[in-house]
Formats: sequence, structure tokens, C-alpha cells
Amino acid sequence: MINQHTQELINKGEMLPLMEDFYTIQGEGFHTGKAAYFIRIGGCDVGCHWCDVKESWNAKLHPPTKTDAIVENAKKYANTVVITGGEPLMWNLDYITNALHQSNVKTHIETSGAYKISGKWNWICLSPKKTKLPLNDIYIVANELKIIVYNKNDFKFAEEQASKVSKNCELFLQPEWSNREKMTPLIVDYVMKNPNWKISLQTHKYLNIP
Ligand SMILES: C[S@@+](CC[C@H](N)C(=O)[O-])C[C@H]1O[C@@H](n2cnc3c(N)ncnc32)[C@H](O)[C@@H]1O
Ligand SMILES: Nc1nc2[nH]cc(C(=O)O)c2c(=O)[nH]1
Ligand code: SF4
Ligand SMILES: [Mg+2]
Repeated sequence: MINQHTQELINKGEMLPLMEDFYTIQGEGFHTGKAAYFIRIGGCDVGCHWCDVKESWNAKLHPPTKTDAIVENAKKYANTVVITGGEPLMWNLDYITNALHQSNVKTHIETSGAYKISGKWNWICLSPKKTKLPLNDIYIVANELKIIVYNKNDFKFAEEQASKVSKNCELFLQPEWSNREKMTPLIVDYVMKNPNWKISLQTHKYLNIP
């Protein structure tokens, strides 16, 4: 059980349930290929059956960690941090993004958008899920829309979601990893017919890096 003091620090974002943090290369989407420090915060109830980090879902398994300590460590490695999860917007991210900006570190987020937005972001990657749709406010501020394509119905979902984002938002279709052999050729074909979309591959998995 978390005591009341710890709970208050979590509410203010001064502690976060850290699952893991690591220096790697952004494998997906617009910033693919860029070195970045990843901070993975535990907790998610969106329930994607193909989620590649199901170990993140139960926040109780991930110890509340002082945000200052996470930031002190991150800034040794990179000028860009990617905050992911789990679903990072389940937590108050104002404190961590302020602290990162004070150290001149750029803040990127990977989110389903299913929770209220907090934090100040240099880049927002929105990856909507049918099981728990994004809240309205995030569509207009998303820099990148990344739809995971598990089956053919996901192309229709992608167009519905694209109709909600700003006209400057970058549009990506990413094959669901376990179904990539089937869906990648369909995405290739779709992008050639609809060049407002680009393909995103999980390049870190091909490179065997985190
Ligand atoms: C693990 S999620 C964490 C952040 C947030 N919960 C979200 O879904 O955006 C990070 C990214 O991986 C994508 N992803 C998760 N499982 C995947 C899979 N099996 N194949 C392809 N992409 C996947 C998500 O859609 C998201 O863009
Ligand atoms: N290299 C690498 N790039 C990523 N881009 C988004 C990731 C995520 O899990 O949020 C991820 C990840 O887990 N590893
Ligand atoms: S929203 Fe993200 S972390 Fe949550 S289940 Fe879906 S892919 Fe996994
Ligand atoms: Mg990942």
C-alpha cells in the first residue's frame, strides 16, 4: 500500500511509478532514428490485446520514484526524452516536463490520448485505440498520428481519426508487430494510393535494441 505522503507526491507528479528508463534510438514514427532517453511509466487500462508491454499495465508493480532523480539521470544521456508507458497521461506530467525543460531537454510523449493531457510538450505522438478513444482536446495539439494496423478495418479507423487532427499533423500507419507479414504489404499499397500517409516500422525490433 502507498502511504498518504507518497500519494500526495504522485498527485503532484513529484513521484511517478517508473517501470524502466533507457537510452536508445526512437524506433517509430516521425523521429525514427533519433537518439533519445526513454522513460516508461507504469499503469494502463486501455487493454490493447496486442500490446507489446503488457508488463506495464499494473501500476502497483512499478515503484513510485522521485521525478527529480529520473530527470537528473535522463539529462546525462540525451537532449531529447520520450515519455511512454503504460499510458503516461494517467499521471500528472506537469512537474517532469517543467524539470526537463529547465535542463534544456526536449519532451516527447507517446500516448493513446485516453486521459486528460498534462505537461508541456515539444512533440506529441497520438496513437488512438478503439477500446478507449482519445479525449477531444488532444487531437488539435497532436504533432503525429500513429495508427496501429492489426487488420483491414484499421484503415477505416485511421481515416476517421485523421479527420480529427490538425492539418499539420503527420500521419503514420504502423503494422502491428505479430501481424506484420500480413499487414505490411497492405500498408505499402495504401500509402502509395494515399500519399498523405507514411509507413512507420518498429525499427528498434529489427535492430534488436530496446
Ligand atoms: C506501448 S505504447 C505506450 C504509450 C501509449 N500507451 C500508447 O499506446 O500510445 C507505445 C507505442 O507502441 C505501439 N504499440 C504497442 N504495441 C504494439 C504492437 N504490438 N505493434 C505495433 N505497435 C505497437 C502503441 O500504439 C504506441 O504507439
Ligand atoms: N526504440 C524504441 N522506440 C520506441 N518508440 C516508441 C516506443 C514505446 O514503447 O513507446 C519505443 C520503444 O519501446 N523503443
Ligand atoms: S494503450 Fe499503449 S500501453 Fe496501453 S495497452 Fe494499448 S499499446 Fe499498451
Ligand atoms: Mg515499445
